[in-house]
Amino acid sequence: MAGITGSDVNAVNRRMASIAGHLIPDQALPGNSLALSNCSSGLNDSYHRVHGEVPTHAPQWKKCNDSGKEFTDIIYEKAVGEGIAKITINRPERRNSFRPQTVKELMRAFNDARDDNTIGVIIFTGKGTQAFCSGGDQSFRGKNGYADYDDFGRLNVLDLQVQIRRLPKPVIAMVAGYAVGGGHVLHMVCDITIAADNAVFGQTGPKVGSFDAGYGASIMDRLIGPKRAREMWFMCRFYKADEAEKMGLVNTVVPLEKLEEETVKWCREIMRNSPMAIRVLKSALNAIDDGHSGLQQIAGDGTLLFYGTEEGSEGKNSYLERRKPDFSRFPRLP
Ligand SMILES: CC(C)(COP(=O)(O)OP(=O)(O)OC[C@H]1O[C@@H](n2cnc3c(N)ncnc32)[C@H](O)[C@@H]1OP(=O)(O)O)[C@@H](O)C(=O)NCCC(=O)NCCSC(=O)c1cc(O)c2ccccc2c1O
Repeated sequence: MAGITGSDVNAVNRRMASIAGHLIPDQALPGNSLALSNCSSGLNDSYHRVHGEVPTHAPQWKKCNDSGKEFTDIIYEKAVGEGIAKITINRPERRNSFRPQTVKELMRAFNDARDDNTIGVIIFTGKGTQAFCSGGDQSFRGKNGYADYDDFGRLNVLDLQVQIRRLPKPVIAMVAGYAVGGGHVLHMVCDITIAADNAVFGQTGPKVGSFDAGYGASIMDRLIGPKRAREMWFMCRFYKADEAEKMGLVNTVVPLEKLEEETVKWCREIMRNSPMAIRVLKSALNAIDDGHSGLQQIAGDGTLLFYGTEEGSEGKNSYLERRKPDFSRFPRLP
């Protein structure tokens, strides 16, 4: 049997991209009025008519605020006409470690990107080239978690992890420099990780008196296997980008100066494909690991699709019209 060469695979990928581009409807969706900052990206419909190679031009980023207020710990942007949002932790002087305020802002931005129906994919990154995120800011750590203005502790990054897992759009971690401690867990809960060649990955918990025994342990076990996961957590070693790629922690490694270009390319490729198919696939890929919550997510997708059918509408209409529902015309499919 003839082997498939790299160029054959590329040709197939190009063909698939071209077919996907053709299938996406030309009509742009309106921006969702729930978006927190009136900062809808809008979808450029001519983009969806593009066939063949994914465009490589730099996106035009538009800054979003927090319902009129500036974010302090993050930067939130949308690429004009592309359906891509970018959320950046903006504490480079602390290696993009997070305090409770950072996590609160991240959650508001992720929520906005979820609710904005012009957005199809979200990039999550850290400001500068030295760190994606170095975990919880240890100077805010108290007896009951990380405390800031309210002066009581919390581990609200756990809510952010869940939010990223449940968000029905792909989240891509774009990692330059350190992704360590709670920052390493954050890249692991993202759907895809694109690493720069200067990226460094590792857990530090047992060194600094902490541990993430939730997603931090279970997803790592899934990604790199039980032996490697034990090594990473028990020894707190750091791993360079190329080792991380071999271990299955990241999808690809690119030169630092190409990091955003490559990440945007991946986003554009995803944006050519069916949003509903991607939504259901993300739920499905998380379902077993997320137990009942995973089932709830994929079951919700089932209900969402059912509401759009005539059969689903017959139930609602009969109730509103105060008559008995007539489901007799709907097939009992094999
Ligand atoms: C990330 C580093 C390896 C970088 O080293 P480098 O030499 O490049 O830089 P510096 O060490 O000089 O750092 C510059 C500057 O930033 C400050 N800084 C960096 N990281 C943090 C941090 N996490 N907290 C506070 N401050 C930080 C550093 O002090 C310097 O400040 P100066 O004033 O001196 O200029 C290296 O910095 C490093 O190892 N950092 C610590 C990494 C770490 O241990 N992170 C915390 C792990 S625990 C955690 O993240 C965590 C959070 C949660 O919310 C959880 C919730 C639930 C369960 C578990 C959780 C959890 O484990």
